[in-house]
Amino acid sequence: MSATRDRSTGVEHAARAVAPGRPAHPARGIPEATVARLPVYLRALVALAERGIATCSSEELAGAAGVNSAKLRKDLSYLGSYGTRGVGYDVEYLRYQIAREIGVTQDLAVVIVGIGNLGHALANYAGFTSRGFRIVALLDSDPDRWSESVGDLAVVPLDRLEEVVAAESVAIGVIATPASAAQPVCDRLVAAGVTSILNFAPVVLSVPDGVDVRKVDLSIELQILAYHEQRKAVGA
Ligand SMILES: NC(=O)c1ccc[n+]([C@@H]2O[C@H](COP(=O)([O-])OP(=O)(O)OC[C@H]3O[C@@H](n4cnc5c(N)ncnc54)[C@H](O)[C@@H]3O)[C@@H](O)[C@H]2O)c1
Repeated sequence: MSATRDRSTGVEHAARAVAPGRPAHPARGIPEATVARLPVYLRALVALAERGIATCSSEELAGAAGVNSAKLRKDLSYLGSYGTRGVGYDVEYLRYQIAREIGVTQDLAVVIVGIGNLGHALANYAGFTSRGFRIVALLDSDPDRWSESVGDLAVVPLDRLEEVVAAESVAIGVIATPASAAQPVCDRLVAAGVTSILNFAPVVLSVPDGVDVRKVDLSIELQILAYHEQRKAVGA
């Protein structure tokens, strides 16, 4: 299964549906290169919808997606979507069409384990919902946390992990525990049937074949920026 750069969006999940070597839509003959661009169009459409834009021209959508408009029109024609002359594309409808094509019309269930500072921030982020993810449970091992809620969700004991994963068909587990707890939590998620892990803890996780792990480390991003800052200073 292909892993894309940032798996915090529905777009990424879409990309997983078109793993290399596996023709996504052989019967309908959509070229693989077009299929690979559909998640990019979807991300652009989500951004337009979030700005309250109801219709867009092919030029606007192409600009937002970073492709040329002729290629975009050709790609969308494979979906039978040609837009309306003088009006353009209906953002919501095109978004639905593309999401349906790449199989992300149903939200993926996500649990977050470790509801401290970071877990709270992630649980509070409304953007997951519009990108095809549904946070179904917030789990923590600390009894002091069990009286807390974030939005509509109460923080529940880690002991309920297996029950929640089974009941909600959880696909993705987000780990926001201290490093020392991350591997045992990961093992437990995997044993319960979770096949994708997003790990924020500063530790490399071991997982069996068939389980995808993505690690997020903001300090690495900062170090990359620091490198560029240093080069700017030398240049000046
Ligand atoms: N990747 C990044 O860029 C980034 C940024 C910030 C923090 N972090 C990491 O994220 C993690 C969380 O950071 P934080 O600031 O939120 O810490 P925190 O101490 O505020 O929260 C950690 C939470 O995990 C819970 N916990 C501990 N053991 C657990 C277990 N076995 N099962 C379930 N819950 C458990 C604690 O009760 C606590 O609520 C840390 O590992 C930190 O290093 C990563």
